[in-house]
Amino acid sequence: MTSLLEVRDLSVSFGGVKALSGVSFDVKAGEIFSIIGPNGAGKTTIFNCLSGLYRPTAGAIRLEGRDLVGLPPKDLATLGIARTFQNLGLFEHLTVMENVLLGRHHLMATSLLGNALRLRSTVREERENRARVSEILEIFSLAREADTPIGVLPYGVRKLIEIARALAMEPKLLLLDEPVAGMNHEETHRISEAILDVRRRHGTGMVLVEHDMRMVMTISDRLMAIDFGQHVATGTPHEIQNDPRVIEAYLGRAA
Ligand SMILES: Nc1ncnc2c1ncn2[C@@H]1O[C@H](COP(=O)(O)OP(=O)(O)OP(=O)(O)O)[C@@H](O)[C@H]1O
Repeated sequence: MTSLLEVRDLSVSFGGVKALSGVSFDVKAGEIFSIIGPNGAGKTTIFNCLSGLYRPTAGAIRLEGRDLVGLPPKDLATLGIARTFQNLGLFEHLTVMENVLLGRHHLMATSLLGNALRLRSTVREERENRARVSEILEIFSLAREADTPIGVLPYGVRKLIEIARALAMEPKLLLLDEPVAGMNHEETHRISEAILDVRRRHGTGMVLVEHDMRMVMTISDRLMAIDFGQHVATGTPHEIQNDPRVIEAYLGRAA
């Protein structure tokens, strides 16, 4: 089976600093794949390459066999890569429904003129988009908050909404950047369940960067550990937890 995502020998340098040196990994369709490593290991740099914010110095990135290197973020979004950010990028004065609808922006065909004239096709499209978003809000148990402005909701709920918005793009691959940073135990559990539910219902492949080891070990199918921009090990949570190289490079030092 071909991989959903193939990353080969990815290298990134900033001036003299080698942020990544020849990192390779695959993500299969419907797989939850996590990248772990100490601060400064290169995790965010990988995400920034995958979402088109950085151009790698060398290496290949392929989605379903198609080369992505050099494409701008908006083209990557159209091809099926969505991401969340460590810092929320939501519109505080808009409602939950409106924020998540914005995630579908690139899927909407109607023009501004169509909107102004309230054409029948525009009205139908809007109804369909709202129905899709309602389904997504259902997965995240957010249906009751659909008409609530984001600004009044707690941080943990906003984080869920950000994931819902990325999912509204109907991506093939969802990149989740520290989805449970700053969350309490209950919120972490809610987000973990939502992520697993998304995979169950939509079969979306996901790449996760997260420092919460318990969460990562619970929901990942496989993980890759990196250190100083280099690959350390890839395997199941059980394999990674018991790999002496990982314990040495990461877990031993993280405490
Ligand atoms: N835009 C940049 N310019 C210069 N150096 C950078 C840039 N982005 C990252 N780096 C360097 O690349 C290395 C990897 O950083 P990166 O942010 O990818 O690590 P990380 O694993 O995501 O860390 P954290 O867990 O703290 O978020 C670090 O040495 C960092 O200082």
